[in-house]
Parts: sequence; structure tokens; C-alpha cells
Amino acid sequence: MQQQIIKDQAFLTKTSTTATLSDTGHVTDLVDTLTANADRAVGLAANMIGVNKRIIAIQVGIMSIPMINPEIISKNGKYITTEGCLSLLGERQTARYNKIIVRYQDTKFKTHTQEFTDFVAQIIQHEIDHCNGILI
Ligand SMILES: CSCC[C@H](NC=O)C(=O)O
Repeated sequence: MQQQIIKDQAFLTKTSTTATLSDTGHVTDLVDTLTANADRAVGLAANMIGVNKRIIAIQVGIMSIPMINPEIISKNGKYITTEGCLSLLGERQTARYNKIIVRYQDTKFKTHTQEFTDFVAQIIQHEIDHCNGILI
């Protein structure tokens, strides 16, 4: 079910904890909320809907794809860019990496290790920062 976007910075700067099978409903809510905001957002982290668990969703074309307990295990090609965020006003500069390798679990809790590049990699970095309580 679609949830409201949280803007409380005291909450958003807390580190999220490991997600488990009992968080499956939160995964669905996150995907539903991203789909509902697809006209203005390309990614969300679970704490943005009030759930302090390590779950993100990224928009790739028409698909909202969830990633559970995502971790960046390598990164290459640093650059500086400007980003916005549904939970914040305006845009801010931040450092990102062009190519990342991410380990994450899918909705069946199967682990994947996958390389991402360019804008998709940028979205994943932004959302993993949210899991670590880091805002742009
Ligand atoms: C390019 S990364 C920007 C991600 C941002 N989502 C918020 O967590 C958004 O604007 O959808």
C-alpha cells in the first residue's frame, strides 16, 4: 500500500537495520509508494516511508525494483553531481561512482551480486546512503 513520504531529518539520519522475511510487507509498500511517485522520483529507501530497515526500491524504466539489504562491495570512477530528494528541499552536490558492484537480496531473500553503471548506479548509491542515515 502506498505510504506517505517522511521528511523528519532526525528520523532520516538514523541508520537502518537489517531487513528480514518479516519485512516483506514493507517491501511491497515501498514499491507501491515508488510506483505512485514515479512522475517525480527514481528511487526510495524504506526510512522515507517511516520504516528503519535496509530496503530500497529503484525505478528502471516502468519497473520499480526492490533490493533488500543492499551493500556496495566495490566502486569505481568518482564524479561530482547534483541531486534532489523527495525528503528534502532543493538540490545538493554529492560525490558518486560511475560503476558499482552491489550485493543484495531479492524478495525471496536470494542473494545477488550485480554490477550497475551510470544513472542506475547513482540512484542505488543515493538510496544506500539513506539506509546509512546519510542525506545528500
Ligand atoms: C539521482 S538519485 C535521486 C534519488 C531521489 N530519491 C530519493 O531518495 C529521487 O529524486 O528520486
